[in-house]
Amino acid sequence: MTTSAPEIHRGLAGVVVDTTEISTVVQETNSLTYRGYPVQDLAARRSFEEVAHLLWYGELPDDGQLRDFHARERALRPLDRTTLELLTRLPDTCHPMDVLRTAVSFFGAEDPTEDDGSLAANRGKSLTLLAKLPTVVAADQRRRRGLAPIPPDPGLGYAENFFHMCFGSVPDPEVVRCFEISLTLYAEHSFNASTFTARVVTSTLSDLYSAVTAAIGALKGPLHGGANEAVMHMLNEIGDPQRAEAWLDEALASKRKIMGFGHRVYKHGDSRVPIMQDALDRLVARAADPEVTRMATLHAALRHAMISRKGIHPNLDYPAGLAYHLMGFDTPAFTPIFVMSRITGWTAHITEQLAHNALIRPLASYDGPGQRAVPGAA
Ligand SMILES: CC(=O)SCCNC(=O)CCNC(=O)[C@H](O)C(C)(C)COP(=O)(O)OP(=O)(O)OC[C@H]1O[C@@H](n2cnc3c(N)ncnc32)[C@H](O)[C@@H]1OP(=O)(O)O
Ligand SMILES: O=C([O-])CC(=O)C(=O)O
Repeated sequence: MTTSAPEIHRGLAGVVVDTTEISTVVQETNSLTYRGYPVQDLAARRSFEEVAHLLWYGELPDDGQLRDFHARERALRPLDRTTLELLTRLPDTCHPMDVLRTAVSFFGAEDPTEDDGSLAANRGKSLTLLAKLPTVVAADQRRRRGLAPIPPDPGLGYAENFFHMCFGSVPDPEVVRCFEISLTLYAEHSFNASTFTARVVTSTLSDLYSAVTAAIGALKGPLHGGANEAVMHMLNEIGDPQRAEAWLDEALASKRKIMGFGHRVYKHGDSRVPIMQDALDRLVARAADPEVTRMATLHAALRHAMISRKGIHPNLDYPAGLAYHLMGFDTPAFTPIFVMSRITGWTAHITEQLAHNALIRPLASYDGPGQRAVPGAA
């Protein structure tokens, strides 16, 4: 009797591992919905705070709920002195994602209720992280520029306050709007690698901070969230729009992955890209600056070349990377900004995993050496 070899799904490609009520990506129709609402409508009509509420509680907030959400989030933004000191002790040679990962781990170590996995406790922790992560990201970017941190302003919304803490001023509403759109688009994307990481950690009944710390590690990689930074490095490497095609041909010939292109789920283009590209185009038009126009021309030239050579379309990281650059953020802060948004999706999934938990533990097909004797063993 022969036993058939198990079917292997490397990278879990195509494997459906559980159900979720939070979002769905339908590649055939190129659509993405959060709790049933199309993401493009949420990006056009709702604030990021409303989207966070929707992801966590399943419904958009009414006026009273939104007021309460704002009040609680704004009150939680400041960092205590111990955290600020910890941040300044980290070497500025480390990546800002390391700083964020360390900060979340530290928040967990400091929280006496770290191991309380009740829904109420986890909702409180999720809001705390949402509120404090931008303060960490902004303080870290300023430290690397040799500047003191700017405390949060409770009179400002989430997106505006982040600009204030980074630069000491809030840009015009068009720029803030573009940033807020990126936060909404980045907030949630079903069982992507970092969210799945958070769910794996949660499935062992570990705590929320541990799950988020692990998710930050997964997001950092250039095949996932780290791609938004890699896009900027790549554009800088190419430099001249005239070089885009030749650079691409050489890169493809040497089997390089072109950053910001391709997607495990979408094979005909990422549903979020048209919305983000529109917002980016508005930023470019508003700047009316030859250097910005050059970058935008290069960005478009590489996109056209990649689609015509390989039929591979950009993912959200492609327009978001350049947009963050034009907003004035330092390139290493791009993936941390992604975290400030995705914390909503991660924590919604942690809550969902706990509500219907099953330990995540797949099988492997062994193809190592057959059983053999340890030298010297009887
Ligand atoms: C927010 C996000 O996380 S979105 C993703 C961000 N990541 C990136 O932009 C990194 C660049 N992209 C990639 O590496 C990939 O497209 C991934 C990892 C995102 C998805 O990859 P997978 O679903 O595993 O597809 P896979 O890597 O097997 O690609 C299938 C084929 O397309 C090619 N391909 C896919 N993406 C790219 C790319 N960006 N550059 C060059 N070739 C690519 C692969 O080389 C492969 O070709 P082959 O069949 O001839 O070997
Ligand atoms: O879904 C994925 O695999 C990656 C992605 O686009 C995201 O996490 O936003």
